[in-house]
Amino acid sequence: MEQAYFPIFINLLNKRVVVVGGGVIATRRVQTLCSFGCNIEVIAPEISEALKNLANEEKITWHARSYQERDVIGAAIVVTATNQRLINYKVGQECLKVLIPVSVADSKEESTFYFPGIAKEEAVVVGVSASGTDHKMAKRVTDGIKNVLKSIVQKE
Ligand SMILES: C[C@@]1(CC(=O)O)c2cc3[nH]c(cc4nc(cc5[nH]c(cc(n2)[C@H]1CCC(=O)O)[C@@](C)(CC(=O)O)[C@@H]5CCC(=O)O)C(CC(=O)O)=C4CCC(=O)O)c(CCC(=O)O)c3CC(=O)O
Ligand SMILES: NC(=O)C1=CN([C@@H]2O[C@H](COP(=O)(O)OP(=O)(O)OC[C@H]3O[C@@H](n4cnc5c(N)ncnc54)[C@H](O)[C@@H]3O)[C@@H](O)[C@H]2O)C=CC1
Repeated sequence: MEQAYFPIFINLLNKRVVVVGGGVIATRRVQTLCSFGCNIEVIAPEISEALKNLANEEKITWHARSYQERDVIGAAIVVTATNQRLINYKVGQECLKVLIPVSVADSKEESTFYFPGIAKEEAVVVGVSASGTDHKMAKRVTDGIKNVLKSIVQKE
């Protein structure tokens, strides 16, 4: 069995969050992070239409270029989800050096935190992890909790 990770809830209000990459995975994660009040900076030469819309609405900042060393400095957390193994590795290593928590989308070993499946209903937030063993299970459980959470919170 993988060692389970302890869940913590971080205040990201007005904090810098760096997302390297702007494709399918980065987009999903940015959309999740948007509910948590942080200042999201996306670094990628190309981004999805959904991210372009968020940038136009000034909900995120887009740096239209490749990742450069030191881009992560000052971030509270970092997500790297490019389709370049070497870039994701480099981002992970830099974060490790400066002690910034990082989720590396293509390597659980290089991640110092896991991006959870998130169910949120008003002030109630549930984060789901399968301890890096089974992201499909994490998704299934998250979807189940989303349904249950809605009915429980709305009954109040
Ligand atoms: C360890 C972790 C590290 C981290 O990324 O932080 C990680 C790692 C990896 N995921 C991979 C693949 C996929 N992951 C998903 C989905 C989710 N993955 C998520 C979290 C995490 N994924 C972290 C903790 C996981 C845990 O707790 O067990 C969720 C919960 C949150 C989110 O991503 O938003 C979200 C589900 C919730 C939701 O959707 O609601 C899909 C499906 C999809 O995209 O639709 C696929 C592709 C399809 C397939 O392969 O089945 C690969 C192989 C990549 C490759 O092949 O290169 C790795 C690398 C590895 O395992 O080493
Ligand atoms: N953890 C998870 O939930 C999952 C992880 N993955 C992994 O996530 C990674 C990304 O997948 P997708 O989003 O589907 O890829 P994608 O192809 O949709 O997007 C890749 C993005 O990376 C950007 N990019 C490329 N080189 C860059 C550089 N040097 N600096 C900054 N940005 C750069 C591109 O501009 C693009 O925006 C892959 O490694 C994949 O294996 C895939 C599925 C799920």
